[in-house]
Amino acid sequence: MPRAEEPAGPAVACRDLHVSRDSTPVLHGVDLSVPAGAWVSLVGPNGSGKTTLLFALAGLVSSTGHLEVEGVTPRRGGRRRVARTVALMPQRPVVPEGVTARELISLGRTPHIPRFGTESAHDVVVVDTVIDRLDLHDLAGRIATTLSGGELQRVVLGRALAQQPRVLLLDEPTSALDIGHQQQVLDLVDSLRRETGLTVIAAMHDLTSAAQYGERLALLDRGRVVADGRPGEVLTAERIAQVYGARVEVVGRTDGPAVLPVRGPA
Ligand SMILES: Nc1ncnc2c1ncn2[C@@H]1O[C@H](COP(=O)(O)OP(=O)(O)OP(=O)(O)O)[C@@H](O)[C@H]1O
Repeated sequence: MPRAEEPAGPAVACRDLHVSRDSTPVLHGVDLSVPAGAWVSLVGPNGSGKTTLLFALAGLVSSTGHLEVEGVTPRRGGRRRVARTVALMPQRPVVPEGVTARELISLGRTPHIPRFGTESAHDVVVVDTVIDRLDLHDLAGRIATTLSGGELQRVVLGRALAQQPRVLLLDEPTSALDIGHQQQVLDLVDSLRRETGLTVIAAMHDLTSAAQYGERLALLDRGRVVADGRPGEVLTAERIAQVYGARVEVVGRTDGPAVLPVRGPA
């Protein structure tokens, strides 16, 4: 269902964003504007700054320049308010010892539960719905640290969805998933986006999936956005060779360009 009131401006706006990690400059003046309800895929080689940009949007690292997420400045918006606005599914989740998958998903409700309050019937319904939609019934009672990499990845997505954010940040959401679960998870996020007007920003290495699900791609290289546009505009064999040093063939398809690696001479 579309949201009743859409904000006037973009859901995410950064201009001339600079971020340093441990005093090393990592992002060098990033501009990115994402309309509410859009899916933008962040692509780029290892170390190009995708995670750092997601961290800045989630308020996990400081930045200079202009940064607004749904009208909130993440580092200054107050932790609970920011957590109700933006959820990050991290690439390397920290999982507390001894908690079940269901308890881990329920942690997503924390910013919605009043201070000193307890989980309400509504919180339980939200968690049940997430478990249903991600088909996690068989895993819900398992201790989270015993799950396989792919199982844990789906549970950690569940925690981010239980947070019911307006902006969902995904860092390599399908890196540990088999091809069937990759499609299931990306289709589910896309349906939620269409149903609720969720804004999705997803860092993805698989350029074909990035193009299938993102209506726009932002290509990062060494801390800068070097291309931003429709998948077919951004993903050319020449640009991929230049930025990634990769040999590929780009095949035009109705669901977006498919990027095929091409083996070089032996
Ligand atoms: N805490 C840190 N201290 C110093 N440098 C860091 C720190 N965290 C990240 N970096 C550096 O910042 C750069 C960008 O890292 P980032 O994790 O944002 O890249 P990425 O595009 O997400 O990479 P990948 O595709 O490999 O996950 C890299 O050179 C990385 O080594």
